[in-house]
Amino acid sequence: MAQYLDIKSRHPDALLFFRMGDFYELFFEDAVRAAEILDITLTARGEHEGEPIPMAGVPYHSAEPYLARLIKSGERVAVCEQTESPAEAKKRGSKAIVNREVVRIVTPGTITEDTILPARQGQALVALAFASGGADAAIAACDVSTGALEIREVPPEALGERLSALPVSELLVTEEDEARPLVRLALSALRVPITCRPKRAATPKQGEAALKAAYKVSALDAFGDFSRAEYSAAGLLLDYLSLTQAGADIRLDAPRRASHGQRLAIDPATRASLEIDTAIRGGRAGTLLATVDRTLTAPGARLLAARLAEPECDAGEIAARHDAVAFFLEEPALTEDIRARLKAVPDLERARTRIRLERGGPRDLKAIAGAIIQGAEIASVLAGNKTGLPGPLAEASRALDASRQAALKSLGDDLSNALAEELPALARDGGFIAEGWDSELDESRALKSDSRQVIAALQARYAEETGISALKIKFNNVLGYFIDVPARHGDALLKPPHAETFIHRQTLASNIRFSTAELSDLAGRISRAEEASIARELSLFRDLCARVEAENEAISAAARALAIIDVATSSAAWADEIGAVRPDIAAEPVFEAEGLRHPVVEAALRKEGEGFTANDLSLDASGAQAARLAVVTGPNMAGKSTFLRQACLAIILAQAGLFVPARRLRIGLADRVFSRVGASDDLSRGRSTFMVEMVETAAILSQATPQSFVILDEVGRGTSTYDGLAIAWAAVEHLHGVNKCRALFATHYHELTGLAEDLEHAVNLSLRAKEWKDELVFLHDVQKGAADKSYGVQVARLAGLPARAVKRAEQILKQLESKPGAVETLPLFAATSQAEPGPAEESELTRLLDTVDPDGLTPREALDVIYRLKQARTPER
Ligand SMILES: Nc1ncnc2c1ncn2[C@@H]1O[C@H](COP(=O)(O)OP(=O)(O)OP(=O)(O)O)[C@@H](O)[C@H]1O
Repeated sequence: MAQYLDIKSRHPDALLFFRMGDFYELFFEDAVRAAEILDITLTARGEHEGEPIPMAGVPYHSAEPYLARLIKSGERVAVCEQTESPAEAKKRGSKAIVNREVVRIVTPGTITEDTILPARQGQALVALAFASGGADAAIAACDVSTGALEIREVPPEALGERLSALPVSELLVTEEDEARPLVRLALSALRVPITCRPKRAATPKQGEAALKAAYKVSALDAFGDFSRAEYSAAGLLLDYLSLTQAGADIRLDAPRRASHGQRLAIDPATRASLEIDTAIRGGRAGTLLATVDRTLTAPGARLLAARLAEPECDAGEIAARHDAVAFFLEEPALTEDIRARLKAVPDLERARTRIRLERGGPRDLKAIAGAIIQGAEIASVLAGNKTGLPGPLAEASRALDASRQAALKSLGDDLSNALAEELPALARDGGFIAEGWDSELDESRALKSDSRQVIAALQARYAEETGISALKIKFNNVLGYFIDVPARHGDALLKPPHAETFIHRQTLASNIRFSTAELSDLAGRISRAEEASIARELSLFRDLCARVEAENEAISAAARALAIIDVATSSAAWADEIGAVRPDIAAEPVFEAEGLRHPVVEAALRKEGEGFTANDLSLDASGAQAARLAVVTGPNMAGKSTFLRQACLAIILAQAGLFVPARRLRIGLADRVFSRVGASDDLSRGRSTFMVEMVETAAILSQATPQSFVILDEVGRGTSTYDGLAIAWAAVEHLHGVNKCRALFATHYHELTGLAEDLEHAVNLSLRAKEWKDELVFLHDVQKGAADKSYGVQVARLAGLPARAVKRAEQILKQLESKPGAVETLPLFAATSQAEPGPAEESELTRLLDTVDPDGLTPREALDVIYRLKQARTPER
């Protein structure tokens, strides 16, 4: 217990998984917490200060799912292993306790286990630091499971925006920085586990030293110039990695540098409202990512998610991605061939990283071999095309090509030859090296299996010599190999002549056990052969891992190449499936769309067997070719929000490198997209609907540039009519005259259509609906000009508002329309008290009665009719 208490005292904020033989045991408060979370038995072992010690345990071999549940419920786990065998401990003295040490602290951001990590999502451990008294900020983000590291400066006010683009699984920040208002604001929208670290872990000096130590270099020039904030963020990250990996080598790829402004900026509110990768209700279903994702490998899925989360602003990079998609669209047979092969490609990025972090097993080596071999085949399929590969595919193909990557090829071949068909999860279980790969191993294995035959022969000989046919040679952990005879034959072996050969070991009720010098000698040989073969296998495993490490850069390039090919082929597959086209990238800030569709709404409608109405849209921020701002009106449910969002989504898709669902699209690259769609309460942050709406609108009006693209939907509806109209009016004027960006403004304030007529670069657009036989039909097509009517009352009827309320609304509407400004004079309480059924209600009752054939009803059906009549009579109940 002293050893436990000593180790636990160094890890007070983590649950301690204390390795004891085949179990991880938890004690005291840890045991109580773990038992509750994991729903496992809480027992007690021994006493401490006169009290029983609570204890719970999980089996070592199946610890991962338990670990996963603990991490998910917000715990951190310190894994404490035995660092020597009991035999080694015994050598130090008969009472010596096996040495134990914490080898790793598992936290949400430092997981590498395949069974715990979602395969198709990245995970980012992110460190955030400041310099110059808070004027500069930087973040260092790594994915421990793939080895990727990115360091970048971020303007403090854009922290929320940058963080929301990353799949943050854990955020590191110093206690001091966490208290900064900008950090509080950014983090309140994020809902990720936050780990506070001491200030000394985030100094520029510490960061520089940590980077040099991690990359084993004396100067960092090769990585470019880091700012003080960047050094601090890197320091904070690396210090934490070293802590959680118990000082083991940090193995990350060279840091990627990115500067703010190279990517399309999407603030958290816009990201949430456009449902790019997370639906408003949570989860992935119904998001843009889920709709366009046709990737076949986990690294491909992660790359696509990263591209959509942070589209490009670099025309060259965007064109390169489009070229790759266009290439595969023109080569359907080739695409199909490659996609069939991609299905069999394992997750090279994560397997490689687990091997590098010494957490990998034989199956990771097999995954690496499989990916290298499949990759080479994909490269040769690509080489077979006639048209010549576009840039990114040529580069990817070079990284995979067996004839160019000789070392990689030989690693793939060797790994595949070295490994057996069936592989254990852990190297220490042995049995994973194939027959014939290593002569020394084959010899020990032969000895092992020969010895078994020799034992069988020995048993037969002893049985014959003693005349005891029931004599058996058996094995257990206490005695090792022993000779077992039924008790009634025991005497014969205890007397001469056999007593000279058979040495008594144990007498049980019905059996007597013996050994012989020959059997002991044989047992020794068997155990040495077993030990030798496991030791040899482990040594071969380490050799193979070292070869993986030696080819790390080539493997990393191959992994990236496979992900790029997967994203390009799957983007082509999606474009082909839904009829998406390559967007034209223009130098001017235009948005010219013909037949544009909303990919997510269209997919949902298609599932219901319904079609989607495509629409055109022309905007030009310069005002030269078209209006820069459109005021969009139309009835509720006519499709205004859909129309607004599809324009924003088209920009995101195009700049992420995908094709767009349209007949034609030409756009000038946007520096930011802003979306303010629908009002939503954010009570967890203590803001009302209207406050949220105004904060977000303020952000848009103060930040949008002529390159930005803005959609605003029903701004101002969260307050009284006149206030709301005034705010919406001012927002339209500001966007038009100050921001001068491309903008769509949907509204129910009819007055704004007059404003759009007056402003030089504004236009009115409307979505139409038609009344047909008392029904409202939505046409979903966009026309120039303002909407004539709002049809709100009809929509309310469609939505099932009680007939009496609909009737009353119609009355009020008529009065208002005949006498604008008559709100005050409305007989507000007069009509609501009337209990007589209105004509609408009557007709509903009559209609129901008309459908009834009394003679054809069963008693049950008759009862149903009575209930329905009752319901129609009192609909609001
Ligand atoms: N272009 C379209 N083609 C076919 N169906 C459409 C189209 N646009 C919208 N819809 C359908 O109409 C529904 C309502 O669309 P949307 O929410 O965009 O309307 P809205 O005008 O913004 O309504 P409100 O003013 O009530 O917010 C969508 O869920 C979709 O099913």
